[in-house]
Amino acid sequence: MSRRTTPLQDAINHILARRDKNSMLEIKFINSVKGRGIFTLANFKQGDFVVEYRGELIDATEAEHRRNLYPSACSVFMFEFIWKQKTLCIDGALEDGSFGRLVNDEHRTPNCRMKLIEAEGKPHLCLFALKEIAAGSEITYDYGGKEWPWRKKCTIHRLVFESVKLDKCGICHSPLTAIRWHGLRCKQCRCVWHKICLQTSSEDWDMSDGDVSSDEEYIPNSASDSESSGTELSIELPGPSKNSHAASMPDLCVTFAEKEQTMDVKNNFEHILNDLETTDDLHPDQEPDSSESCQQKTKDACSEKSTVDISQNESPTKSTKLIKSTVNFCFACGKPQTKFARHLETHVNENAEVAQVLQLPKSSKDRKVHLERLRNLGNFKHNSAVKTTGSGCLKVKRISKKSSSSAETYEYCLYCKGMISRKEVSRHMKRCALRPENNAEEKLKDRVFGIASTQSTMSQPISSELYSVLGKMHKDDVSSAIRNDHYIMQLAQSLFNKHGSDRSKHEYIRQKVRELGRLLVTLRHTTRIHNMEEAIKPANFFILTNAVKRVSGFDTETSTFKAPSLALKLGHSLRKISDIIMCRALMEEDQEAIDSIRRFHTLHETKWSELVSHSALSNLSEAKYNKVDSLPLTRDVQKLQLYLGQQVESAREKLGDNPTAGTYAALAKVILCQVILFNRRREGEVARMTVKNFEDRDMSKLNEDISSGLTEVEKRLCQQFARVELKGKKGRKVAVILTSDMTDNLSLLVSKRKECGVSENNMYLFAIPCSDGHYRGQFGQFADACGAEHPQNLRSTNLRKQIATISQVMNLKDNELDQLADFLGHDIRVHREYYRLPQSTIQLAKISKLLMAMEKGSVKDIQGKTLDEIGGMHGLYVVKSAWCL
Ligand SMILES: C[S@@+](CC[C@H](N)C(=O)[O-])C[C@H]1O[C@@H](n2cnc3c(N)ncnc32)[C@H](O)[C@@H]1O
Repeated sequence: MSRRTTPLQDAINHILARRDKNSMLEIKFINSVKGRGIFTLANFKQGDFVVEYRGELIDATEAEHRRNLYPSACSVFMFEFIWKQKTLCIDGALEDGSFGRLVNDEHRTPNCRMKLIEAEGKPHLCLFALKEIAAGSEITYDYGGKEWPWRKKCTIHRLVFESVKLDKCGICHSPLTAIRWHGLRCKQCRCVWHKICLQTSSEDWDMSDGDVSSDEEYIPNSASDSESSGTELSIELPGPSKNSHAASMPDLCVTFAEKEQTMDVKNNFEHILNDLETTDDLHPDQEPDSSESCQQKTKDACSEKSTVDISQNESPTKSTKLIKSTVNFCFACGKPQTKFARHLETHVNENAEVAQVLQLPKSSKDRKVHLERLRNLGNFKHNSAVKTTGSGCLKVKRISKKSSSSAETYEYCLYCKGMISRKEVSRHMKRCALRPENNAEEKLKDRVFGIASTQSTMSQPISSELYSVLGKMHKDDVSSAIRNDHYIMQLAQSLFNKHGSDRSKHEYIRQKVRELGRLLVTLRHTTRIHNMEEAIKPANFFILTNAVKRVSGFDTETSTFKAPSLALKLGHSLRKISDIIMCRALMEEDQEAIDSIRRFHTLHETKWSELVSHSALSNLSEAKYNKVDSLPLTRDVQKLQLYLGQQVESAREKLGDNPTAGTYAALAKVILCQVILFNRRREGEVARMTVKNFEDRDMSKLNEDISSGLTEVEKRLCQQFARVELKGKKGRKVAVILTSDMTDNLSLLVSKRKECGVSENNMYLFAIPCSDGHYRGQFGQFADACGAEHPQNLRSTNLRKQIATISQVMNLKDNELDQLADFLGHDIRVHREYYRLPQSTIQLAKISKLLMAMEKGSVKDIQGKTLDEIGGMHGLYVVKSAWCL
């Protein structure tokens, strides 16, 4: 915020720009109960505008309708308030990446307050700082006077036994693992506990008789199963009787020096408490090793004296422990087991591998080796999950007495996947019982993967800039998988090295890695592959192609993909990852890895097309068959042109009279569309034009020799128009032509930047005030308002298609067509293929003449003629008579 901008103006600027203070705020995942929250990256002063609660503005009837439709998790985002005697609602249910909707409730010591602001005649909800807020604090405000579940101090815990993500137990406060785990949660206050902790503290708890759990082991004195699927129980805490909360309405006004429109805002977020439980969430565990005892085992294992707390890089707030104990994690069900071989018997009917191993004679060497392999496999899976979530206990084979007990000093054996201290791993691998025979003589290097691979000196270090680019992704399974996968991060770094300097490409980088992240999550859920390095192994090629098909929604019955382009993109990205692994292997002179990647490349080149890309490409081209023509009508285009011209005039006047962020925004948006329309340019190319591009425009006089080759009209046009060169698609140089009016208006816009709050650091010509971004050339609003017959067709892509298609009707010469294609920034091959080749109309109009002539038997009449020459009266007669037949 510039020094002269008041908080209200700052709010209005952000409202108009539809922008959050991205550089001052960030989204963080807090815990499974609270979910995400908004945290400050910089200090805010008392009274500062912090963030807008953005969403769709709807009336009370629509709000009521949506409340009935929405699941409770969505209706909690509906913020109702009264404005001009009307009840309105901002529906923030859509995950649109905005920050305001993620601010959590705090009724005792909130640091912000909600205010109603009017901008462009509409109400907006904005949060302002109630006090100084230091960087790193969570932004909170008082949601208002409802009995919010999280505010309650429960007198009766209504417990549900379910699969929860436990970050901290409500009693012992120790973290366990963020992966799903069976625990107890109160429906009322949503607190979560280890079952064992609840049991230990049971003497302090008074249990009611009526509503009890089937979970007898943990709830002493409980009666038979409750009706509610046998999974709920109520436990009464000693203390005051069940209290009710004063539903006080907070005062939502902040005092500003300037006159402003503020109103009390009543937050009517929907109650979600009672709807939270679904029967799907309830898992009474019937397995021989109950989850409680599993939990106990894990807890015991974690509390062994060899347990060491360490912090992981990715998630400094969470801790990871090393465990070395008799507990092993089952590869089939994921549960911790003390009697591993005996436990495997429970999987004998569903898992061929288990059946095979258990058939081997007891105490034979083979059986021991294979049991060890399965043990390590389960532990490896468990460790990968711990690594993914950033917290939990890593199961190691042996805790080294010599080396420090830090997770970073442990690596996996390439053969048995056991986790061993780095100092001992080479020695172990030489003797590992699972090492293949033909490797016996090979000189071993320290070839490890998983945690170790992130430390390879042959890998690129991941830059903090990349972390901040990726930090803008939603915090979910996918982003966590990305951060924890060495080779996805390496690919991200390589993309960042190429495109990072161009901020407009950051979203592209995020998209690329998210595609791979989704693939990795699918692999983790459906196979035993837990990282990209494993996925790229030739032996896993079929598994990999199946996973790609699954992510892209392949239907085996119809052989069609829901998202064929995703399948193709994944093919490219996997190839790039394999190239990165190859580079590392070449640098490390790791012949085995080099050979493995070569085999993968051969498979990719020969089999990928057969298994994935052929069908995906066919789906893509079939999707274009019989596609309704969406070319805009010329009269609609004219209406739009006229309308934009009028809008520019009035916006220009307003900006001249009253230079504010709002008037600046209005002019910037309308000129942007005007320039796109006039030039039939790609929206993004014009929108990204910089002030420097504009100022460097070609203003030189026309060269005399060149001008002699032009007609009078052409010469006049050259004098009146300016040409700006920009970076277009695939880095191609593209030009934008500006009329003298456009140049004047753009110059006015540039001259008013400072006054209207555009930051000096914002390099874009169509800059958004108080932001580092630019406006997008969105025609929608103008197309709707201009009175066009088919406003939906007035989009920049359709306008480009229109000029390209009309150019063939005009029968331009080849060189003219090439010049047009060059100006439009079309690849000439694409231009010829998609626009020059006959489209449906041209086929109907021209080829049909030939077909009709042949049908009529009048071939000799058309001898020596081109398609265009067939026609005139004779051609029409031929067509007409043929119709009559
Ligand atoms: C408007 S949303 C806020 C964003 C939410 N935390 C998320 O991750 O989507 C409101 C929801 O956040 C959670 N929440 C907000 N404030 C909370 C608090 N003080 N304690 C626990 N949960 C809270 C509740 O689940 C509530 O339904």
